Amino acid sequence: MTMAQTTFDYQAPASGGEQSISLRQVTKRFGDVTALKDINIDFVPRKINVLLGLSGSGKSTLLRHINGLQLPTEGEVITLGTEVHRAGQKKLRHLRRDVGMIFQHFHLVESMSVLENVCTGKLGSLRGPRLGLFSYPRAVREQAMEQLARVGLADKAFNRADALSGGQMQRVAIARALIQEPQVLLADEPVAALDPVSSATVMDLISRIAKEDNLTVVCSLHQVELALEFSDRIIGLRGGEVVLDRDSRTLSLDEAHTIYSAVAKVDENELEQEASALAAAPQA
Ligand SMILES: Nc1ncnc2c1ncn2[C@@H]1O[C@H](COP(=O)(O)OP(=O)(O)OP(=O)(O)O)[C@@H](O)[C@H]1O
Repeated sequence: MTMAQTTFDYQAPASGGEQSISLRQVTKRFGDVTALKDINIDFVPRKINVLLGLSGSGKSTLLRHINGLQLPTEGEVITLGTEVHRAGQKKLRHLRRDVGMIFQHFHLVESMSVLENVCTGKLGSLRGPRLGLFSYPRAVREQAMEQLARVGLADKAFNRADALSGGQMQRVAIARALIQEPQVLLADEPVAALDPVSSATVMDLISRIAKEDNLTVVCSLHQVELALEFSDRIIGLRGGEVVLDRDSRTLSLDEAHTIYSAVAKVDENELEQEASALAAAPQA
């Protein structure tokens, strides 16, 4: 089976042993499917980490292990000092206040105003249900306006969310994550539904805010060029395994593309093998 050379040269910067997130021998199985195989990664604080890999390579599954939306079948996940693999619901809820998350399809409430959508980011630390903008404390509404201003959308605060473009919706989702004042931001293919210009705007915003707020970012992407431009570190996944782990500054575009070309070759070989096996199989 032909594979690209697997390269691991990422050197975690000296940080006095400080680690935001550690995955230790993490394996995740869904029935017969092994989505993650023996993953060992430390994410150091205040860096932008990008996960690259084809559809089905395990990127989303890895991200969801960091905040306990999914739990490992084997192994350990420690995020901001919380042992996620053995945490109960209360500890996980507490952890998720420090870990913001944004998604490919934004997950906004489209009939709500933009400002109220941002306020919902505070629900994890407020008691009781909230309905309507004025059910949120004034301080929360003010914070929401500040975050909207940071993402350049203060003038849209009172528009319905579904009146925005995709790129604007993702910026609202970023503001909603930021109002939590997280230490970690998880971004699951945040630009997959956007055009190239909006994609670059959103990645630029994530990178700028991450630096301003000292965030640790783990972001899954399909766009190699964006990954190289906006990340500190690139981790390539294939079939649930880490096949590349590099400081982005030392990685060329061609090398980054090998994550995908390797998969294409593997798939071609597998297809050929499957075709031969089918041809050789006795006909019913
Ligand atoms: N809840 C689930 N139940 C069963 N199988 C799952 C589940 N979640 C993921 N998988 C499987 O695990 C593997 C990894 O999926 P995952 O969504 O993590 O990949 P991905 O790299 O994020 O893909 P994409 O780029 O399409 O989002 C796939 O084979 C997928 O079908």
